[in-house]
Amino acid sequence: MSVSLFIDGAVGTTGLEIAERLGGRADIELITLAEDRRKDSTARADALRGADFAILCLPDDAAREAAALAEGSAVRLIDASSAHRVAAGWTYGFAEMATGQREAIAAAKYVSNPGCYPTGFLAFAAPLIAAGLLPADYPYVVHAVSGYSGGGKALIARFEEDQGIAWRGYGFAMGHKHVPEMTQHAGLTHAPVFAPAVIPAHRGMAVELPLSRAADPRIAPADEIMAALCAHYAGSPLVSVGTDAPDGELLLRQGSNPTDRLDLRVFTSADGSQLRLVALLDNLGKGASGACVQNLNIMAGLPETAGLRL
Ligand SMILES: NC(=O)C1=CN([C@@H]2O[C@H](COP(=O)(O)OP(=O)(O)OC[C@H]3O[C@@H](n4cnc5c(N)ncnc54)[C@H](OP(=O)(O)O)[C@@H]3O)[C@@H](O)[C@H]2O)C=CC1
Ligand SMILES: CC(=O)N[C@@H](CCC(=O)OP(=O)(O)O)C(=O)O
Repeated sequence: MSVSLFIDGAVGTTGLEIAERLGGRADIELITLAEDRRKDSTARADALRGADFAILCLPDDAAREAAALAEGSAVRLIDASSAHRVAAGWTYGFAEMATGQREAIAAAKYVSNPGCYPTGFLAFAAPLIAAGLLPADYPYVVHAVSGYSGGGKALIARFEEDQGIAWRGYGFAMGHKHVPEMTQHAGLTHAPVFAPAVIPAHRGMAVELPLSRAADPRIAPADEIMAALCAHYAGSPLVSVGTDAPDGELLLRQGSNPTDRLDLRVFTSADGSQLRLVALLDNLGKGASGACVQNLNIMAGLPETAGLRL
């Protein structure tokens, strides 16, 4: 028995990676639109409304339009964009984030995939704040670097045309679209200060949360944080927790293979007064397409990691 799936935005960066992960699966029947009809609202509405599932790999406005086109039909949606991540009626598609989240996704009609940067931040902040090991009102700062495929076709073209860019800082108006979901799903009192940047690698991402126990003793010691994270992610096929940095460094490599893993690392100073929590992931993997496929598997009652790159 198979389920039918329409990918709206199938020839974009995330859409293509989803199709790659689904290739050859007998349990998924892909509905496709010809090149000259893929932006036609009538064709998209028919495809959306006729499918069991649809994954929206679109800019935010087009994702909102797709959700409206699907309204009243039986199709269950997974939205890769940031249009619905804090919207009422949508379930946040990060199965490992909190107890009960996987079950909520399995039962949901509308699932919003997390942003790539929030996946790294929330992997630490959500369970640790829920457990009382980090305070909700700490002035969190989130540093992050992303491969340029995180910006879709437009940023890929820019970095491929201008090979001289070594670092691109952005988000200096502090209004990055990922801040609301980080704030809401971690249960923060104050929005975090978010400092993203892009590096000249196609894919890959590091998200870092620096913490000062000297400034706020409510932050739990590193061994308690490690124990809590190990317990929270025990048995997860996608998330690892550790304290290792081979040769004292963590590397993102040019030309690395796609992965749907999320690797969490906890570091502390010798006196225990400072911590650095670092998440490593593939922006197109657990940060986007891999997470979409994981959510589809959960919603359709299929093996959760089918098609994923472990
Ligand atoms: N890239 C990443 O790492 C991540 C992306 N996302 C999100 O996923 C979504 C898709 O991103 P991404 O794949 O990178 O973006 P791309 O720009 O690579 O692809 C978007 C696709 O949507 C198509 N499109 C645009 N408007 C419409 C429309 N009205 N109807 C049908 N198709 C349309 C585009 O067409 P055309 O080819 O003609 O331009 C393009 O193929 C975005 O919301 C993004 O923020 C989320 C997490 C990570
Ligand atoms: C490098 C880069 O430009 N990244 C994108 C985010 C990619 C992503 O996660 O997309 P969503 O916003 O849909 O979550 C950005 O910062 O806007």
